[in-house]
Amino acid sequence: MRSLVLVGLPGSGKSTVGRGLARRVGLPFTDSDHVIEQRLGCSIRDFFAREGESAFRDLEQQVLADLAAGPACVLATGGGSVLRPANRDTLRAAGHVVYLRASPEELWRRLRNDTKRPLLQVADPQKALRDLFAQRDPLYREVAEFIVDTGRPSVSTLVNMVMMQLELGGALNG
Ligand SMILES: Nc1ncnc2c1ncn2[C@@H]1O[C@H](COP(=O)(O)OP(=O)(O)OP(=O)(O)O)[C@@H](O)[C@H]1O
Ligand SMILES: O=C(O)C1=C[C@@H](O)[C@@H](O)[C@H](O)C1
Ligand SMILES: [Mg+2]
Repeated sequence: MRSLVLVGLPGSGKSTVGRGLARRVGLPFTDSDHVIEQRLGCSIRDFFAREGESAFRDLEQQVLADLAAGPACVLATGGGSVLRPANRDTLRAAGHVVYLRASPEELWRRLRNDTKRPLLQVADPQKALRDLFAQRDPLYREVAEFIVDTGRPSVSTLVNMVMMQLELGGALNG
């Protein structure tokens, strides 16, 4: 079976839905942000603050290429992993790409108390989410084979919804 690759904005549920999905399909779960942090030996947040976004994107590109070349898994990607065209090619080559879609308003409800996500540590995080959505929604759509709207359902329902789409699309056979 090929990898299942989850893309979406911060808070869209890639890590939480991804873990449930991995259990269901019997693949290991990998979070590219965690792999990056292991390589760095520090948090993404600290690295961002110290070295800037471009250095982070270079490392992210390398890690995504390495993971795509590795064994099949359910891969939760960083929210900005679709920004570089090379990464979009890498993700599509790695497996079936699923976009977990959520509105900026829904994401704000989930993340309003969060302090870990560097792109939201700004004066107006709600505007930041709206801007990220406007910039990235077309890129997530471009890379994705499947799009799942995550606005209302619980995490366990979402796992079922993703499974259903994958099954109907023949993605669970290879
Ligand atoms: N469908 C949902 N309904 C309600 N809460 C959700 C849903 N999906 C995720 N959450 C919650 O939103 C928060 C963010 O989810 P999660 O960490 O899985 O997002 P993510 O896409 O991995 O974000 P990041 O890109 O920053 O790693 C968590 O507290 C999670 O429990
Ligand atoms: O949306 C983004 O650009 C990011 C999301 C996180 O998953 C991390 O990959 C990092 O904080 C950057
Ligand atoms: Mg995550």
